[in-house]
Amino acid sequence: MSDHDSPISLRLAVGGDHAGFQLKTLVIERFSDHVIELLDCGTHDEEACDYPDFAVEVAERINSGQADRGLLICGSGVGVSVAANKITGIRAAICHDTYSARQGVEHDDMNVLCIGGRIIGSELAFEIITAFLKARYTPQERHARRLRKIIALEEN
Ligand SMILES: O=C(CO)[C@H](O)[C@H](O)[C@H](O)COP(=O)(O)O
Repeated sequence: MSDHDSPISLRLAVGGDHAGFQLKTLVIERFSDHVIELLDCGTHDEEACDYPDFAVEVAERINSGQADRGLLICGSGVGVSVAANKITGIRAAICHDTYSARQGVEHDDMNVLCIGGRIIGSELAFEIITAFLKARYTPQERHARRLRKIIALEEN
């Protein structure tokens, strides 16, 4: 059994545009039996569409409590991360390595992982997603202090 075969107790909302569709399809096949629930927020085919719409869909699932974490996939990961970070309560980042995917959760309470379907292959994506899903926020004072400052930025 590989590391990403063990069950992960999270509900995951997944979304992306046409440029992320192929990788999103593979991710859904790979992870749907390994998380408590996987919500596919679209897009549902390769017809050209606009990535902010899917950032909103995924963010709404998290902010309404239907999902614990989100995964967004566009061409580079840039567009979805820019859009998602405009939404209150969302801490999104592009991670194309497992260290950032894990530490982004442990230190920064990152709740949305963004990846580029035109940048990395599916096996590396699976490893990164697994690192993100298995990581848990470490509530040490220095991290909590920095998070409070981020939340204050949202409130200004
Ligand atoms: O990757 C992106 C840039 O950050 C976007 O999110 C889109 O996926 C990309 O711009 C789509 O490109 P296309 O030429 O419209 O297919």
